[in-house]
Amino acid sequence: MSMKKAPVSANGIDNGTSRNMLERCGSVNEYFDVSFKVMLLGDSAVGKTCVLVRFKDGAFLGGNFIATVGIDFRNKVVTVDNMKVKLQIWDTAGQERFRSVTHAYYRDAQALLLLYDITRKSSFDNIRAWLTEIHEYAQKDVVIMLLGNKSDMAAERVIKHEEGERLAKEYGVPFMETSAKTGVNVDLAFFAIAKELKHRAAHQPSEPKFQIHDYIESQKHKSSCCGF
Ligand SMILES: Nc1nc2c(ncn2[C@@H]2O[C@H](COP(=O)(O)OP(=O)(O)OP(=O)(O)O)[C@@H](O)[C@H]2O)c(=O)[nH]1
Repeated sequence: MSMKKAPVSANGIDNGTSRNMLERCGSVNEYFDVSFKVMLLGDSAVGKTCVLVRFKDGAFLGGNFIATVGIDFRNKVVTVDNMKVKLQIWDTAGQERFRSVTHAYYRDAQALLLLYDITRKSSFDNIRAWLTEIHEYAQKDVVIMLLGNKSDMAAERVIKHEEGERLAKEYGVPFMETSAKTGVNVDLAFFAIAKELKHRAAHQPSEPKFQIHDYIESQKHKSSCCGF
């Protein structure tokens, strides 16, 4: 089933009929302790939908590219330090014509995954513009993570790992390269976000503060599927 074929209204917003809501939420009654909204942002075709499908279903959406229309979401419950954390992940359309639709959703998001494609320079150059939009429309304390996607495409790479790292450092946000195709670092990105949000929501003063940068560095290069 392609998420991109979900029915949308004339203004591009998913109508969320009860049937497709049930289908896309999977086990809607799955138990959770705490729930957060996460948004995927970035230029069209950087791989937002594929990253989400990799995380949600463990599969790669290869084949013909079908651009997202408006906005759509998927839920996934992950366990963080014995707590069930539901991530409601909003997949936005990267195309310019849907920007006004997606802006309306920024305010509710607790975390934003901002993607570029390591094989397409324009998608990297546009990251600064995306960050300007984020600062304009999102909550002040929103968690932001920069992802350089399609790391499997080594031969076509035009953006070096260090360039991504440098940009992320400039904005003080965590960074990693991912591949929706091979799964590298995809689970880690979402788990790091879930951990950060869970710690913010349920932090005991006696506990040390969660350090997302250190956590990511310690987990990189480990298995992409489990054990966070
Ligand atoms: N090799 C490779 N291809 C990828 C990867 N991620 C996505 N793709 C391909 O890139 C194209 C675009 O992927 P999408 O996930 O649809 O891109 P998107 O960012 O959701 O695009 P919009 O919906 O227009 O915003 C598709 O043809 C995917 O198969 C990846 O990690 N590696």
